[in-house]
Amino acid sequence: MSADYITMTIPKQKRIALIAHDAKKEELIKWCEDNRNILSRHELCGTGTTARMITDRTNLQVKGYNSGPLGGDQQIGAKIVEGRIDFVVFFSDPLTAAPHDPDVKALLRIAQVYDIPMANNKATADFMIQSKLMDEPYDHKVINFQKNIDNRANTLGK
Ligand SMILES: O=C(CO)COP(=O)(O)O
Repeated sequence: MSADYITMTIPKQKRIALIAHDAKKEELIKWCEDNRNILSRHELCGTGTTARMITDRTNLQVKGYNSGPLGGDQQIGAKIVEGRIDFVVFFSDPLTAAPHDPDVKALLRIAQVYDIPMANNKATADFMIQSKLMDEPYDHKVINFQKNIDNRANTLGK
């Protein structure tokens, strides 16, 4: 019988998503500048406006998806599901209501489901980026989605 969890590997060169709400964009740009040496060793992407501003201001290459309110958080969530993003730094704004709050919550949830390291503020991002694991592959256990489907189809189909 197959296992409930499978081992996935976050590679040594990580695919990092960078996201900031408007009130936090300056803080994230400064953080990227302060950590440019480390970040430049990894593959970077982000929601549209955040990605563009980081590239403009730091010269780091950041692939941009759609803007957050237009589905960018969901695109990043989908890439996590597909195993194509494995590290997230999201400086979210806890003091401003956003129209796409459900998308933000969905991204948080899917990062939890897939056991993806995710920093929601600068202190967490500092601890994560300084971790020795940034320079190593990291094995972690993720739900065996094939077995999950098999179980559900068998149970619900009865
Ligand atoms: O709203 C965002 C994340 O929820 C960020 O989107 P932008 O990077 O396009 O501003």
